[in-house]
Amino acid sequence: MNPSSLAGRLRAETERADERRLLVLAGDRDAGFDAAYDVVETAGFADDGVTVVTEREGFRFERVHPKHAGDLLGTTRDCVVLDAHGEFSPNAVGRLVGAVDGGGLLVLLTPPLDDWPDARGGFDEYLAVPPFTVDDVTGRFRRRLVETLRQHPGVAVVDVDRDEVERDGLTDAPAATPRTTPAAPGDAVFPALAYESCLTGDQARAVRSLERLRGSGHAVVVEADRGRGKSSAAGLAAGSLAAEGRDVLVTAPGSRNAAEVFARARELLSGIGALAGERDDGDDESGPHLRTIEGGHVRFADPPTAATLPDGPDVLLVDEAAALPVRLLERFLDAPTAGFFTTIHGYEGAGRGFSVRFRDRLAESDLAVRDVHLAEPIRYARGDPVESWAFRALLLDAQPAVDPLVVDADVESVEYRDLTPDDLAADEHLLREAFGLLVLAHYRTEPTDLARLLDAPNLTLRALLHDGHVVSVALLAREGGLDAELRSEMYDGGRVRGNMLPDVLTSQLRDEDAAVPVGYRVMRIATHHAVRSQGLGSHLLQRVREEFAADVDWLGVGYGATPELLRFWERNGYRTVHLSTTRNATSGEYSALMLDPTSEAGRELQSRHTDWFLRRIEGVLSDTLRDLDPDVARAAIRATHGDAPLDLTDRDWQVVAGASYGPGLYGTAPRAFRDLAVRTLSDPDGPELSPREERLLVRKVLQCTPWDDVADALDYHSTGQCMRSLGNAYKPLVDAYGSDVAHAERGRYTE
Ligand SMILES: CC(=O)SCCNC(=O)CCNC(=O)[C@H](O)C(C)(C)COP(=O)(O)OP(=O)(O)OC[C@H]1O[C@@H](n2cnc3c(N)ncnc32)[C@H](O)[C@@H]1OP(=O)(O)O
Ligand SMILES: Nc1ncnc2c1ncn2[C@@H]1O[C@H](COP(=O)(O)OP(=O)(O)OP(=O)(O)O)[C@@H](O)[C@H]1O
Repeated sequence: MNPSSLAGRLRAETERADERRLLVLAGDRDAGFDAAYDVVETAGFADDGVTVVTEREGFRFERVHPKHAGDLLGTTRDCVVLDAHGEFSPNAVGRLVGAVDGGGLLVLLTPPLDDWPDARGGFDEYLAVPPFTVDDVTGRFRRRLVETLRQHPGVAVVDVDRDEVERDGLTDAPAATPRTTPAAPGDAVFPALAYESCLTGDQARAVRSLERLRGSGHAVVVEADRGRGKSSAAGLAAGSLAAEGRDVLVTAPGSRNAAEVFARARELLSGIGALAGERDDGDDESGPHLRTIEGGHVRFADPPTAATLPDGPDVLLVDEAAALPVRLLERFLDAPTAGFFTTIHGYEGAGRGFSVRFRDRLAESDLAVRDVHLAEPIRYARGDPVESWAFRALLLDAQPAVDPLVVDADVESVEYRDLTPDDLAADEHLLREAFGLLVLAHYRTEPTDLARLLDAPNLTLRALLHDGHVVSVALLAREGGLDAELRSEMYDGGRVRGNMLPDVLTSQLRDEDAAVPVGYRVMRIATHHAVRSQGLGSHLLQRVREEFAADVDWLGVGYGATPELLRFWERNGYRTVHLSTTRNATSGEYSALMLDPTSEAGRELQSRHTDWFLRRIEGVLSDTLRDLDPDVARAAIRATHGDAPLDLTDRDWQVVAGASYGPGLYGTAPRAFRDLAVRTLSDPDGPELSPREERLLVRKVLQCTPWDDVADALDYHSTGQCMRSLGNAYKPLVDAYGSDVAHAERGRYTE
């Protein structure tokens, strides 16, 4: 078959089967573009159904820069041409593969496939973080990708230099079975049209489950791969609920998903004659708003606003829940009843934050949880080979080992292993288990991370294996060891990629020498959920330390701080050096940075930053971190094991001791109380306070929260009781740290 007739045959097959095919045009870049034009013509695509993703310009089709490939998420195109010669990135593939409609083609322009793994492009530059250079980057990800292109069903490969078809990609797929319109169940409560509007049986099942949201105290969680119609299911439910007079608040991280929700709700309400009016979202920042004849509403609010449950909605629907910070999601649990719609196996590990952290909170909440899974794709037939190619090539569906294989793992049974990129590339099972564990345990793992794992020179992976299965992994990034020029660039605010800890210490904490020592930052650590809390994570860190202590100056970590994680790292010898002053956009948490020194230079670095952290934390908590969870503050300060400076004058001590044991007042010298608070919270051998007393110290004394709010937050009967408790909490501090003057003052009231 000649290349030009191939496109026509592929198109005929895709249309018949309602599937997509992937066509690789390998060879010279210009020849590839010429061939792509031929494909569009021969296959008979209309120009306005074609999108070209490239940094080049001057096409008669829609053209999207690779950096903006995300714009194609959720859109529907007949043909997408991805130019992989220039700024190719694995993420771009993941983002746009779902946009191609059944009957369409994804066209990939690549260098000759045999040369591609060793060719070096923009993505390799990106992986070459200082002090490494592009020569240190390897081509394993592309080698693996090429293998999948040559093996996976539904992928055609044409050598455009020789004008030869290497693989035709035809699968002889049977004709798609025509879709039947779902009917309303006999006892349906939602209008029949809500069911008849569904495009798949799965979608109708989801709508059926969403009927529960008519009552309060329910949570329905709808999970699906991309393009299964979950936003539309949300819209049909929203319209049905509002038709009965309910007030439905819809939120989503981006307006695109909300648009799908509102389109379906609007169609349904018009269809059953229940739409009373509509406010356009044109100039109105509060977003679209539908009103129904029965007095119901479907209205939009952005996530932070929605979290305040404005005007007390009856039902809250959260689309793309997985993309929202867990802190916000938790606040949504106060809604009377709620639906969460989330993508799993998305291009960027969306769904992870949701399943990793939010799931637990949901289970603990008062809401009765119901899960629905949508499997049937809307845009193309089930079993589409391009979707399964993307899952395989990008490991979108990588999973850790199944529970029975690892439940017996313990510190004695496991083997510590260096999982080299070669090991991973040669053993798909090992790669899937290791990557699956990393993905599941982190809220944001992208296809690009897979490429990093295989090719980036600064990364290295260590694992604990039980019977050959991965039970715990740690991904380490080598950082620091930068030359004077780079250090000064960093100090002056220049971004030096891939050096997170040295960068923060240098540029934000103004330490120009911080990037001299070399260390390994634990980028990710995860233990299989079936064997957590059995010491495996700690064991892995201990083995890592043994292996690297002689080579580097420090081990370090930076992560979204929770009290549990801070305790985990503290127990493993890591000490706090910084709390970030802005929240992580995805997790909603403030990051903690910690170091575990392994050499004299490392100890120097850690101790000067821990000391300084203890000096500045008072100011930070009273200003930038006023809203930090007090339990995070307690755990972060505790994890310094520091020696906070205590510089109280005699008069200060008289006030503190007088306020604890006598008639003195806290408000006359708050700074003295602050110093003492930091000292006691950081002192591993200090006096024992109850968790509530420690929270009182953080909220009132360090975060300067007004008395009434503190009393409220900590459940004191009255503000007076809260004030007396603060005095009492300082008694053991006066006893432990007080000077002679302090003790004399105490004596006046106790003897
Ligand atoms: C840089 C980063 O990656 S930070 C993010 C760390 N990774 C994650 O949060 C992914 C999900 N969590 C996990 O995979 C594991 O819980 C890990 C890696 C944090 C700990 O691994 P484990 O094998 O359980 O560690 P180990 O048994 O040595 O220590 C357990 C301790 O971790 C602490 N811990 C940390 N996170 C949690 C959590 N979410 N829930 C409960 N305990 C936790 C507890 O203090 C626990 O002690 P306990 O068992 O006495 O309650
Ligand atoms: N019942 C329906 N009626 C009309 N169009 C629908 C319906 N269900 C889905 N669609 C269309 O199918 C496509 C995917 O649907 P939707 O956006 O609801 O799915 P999703 O699972 O949220 O997808 P994504 O994750 O890609 O955003 C959209 O273009 C949408 O307009």
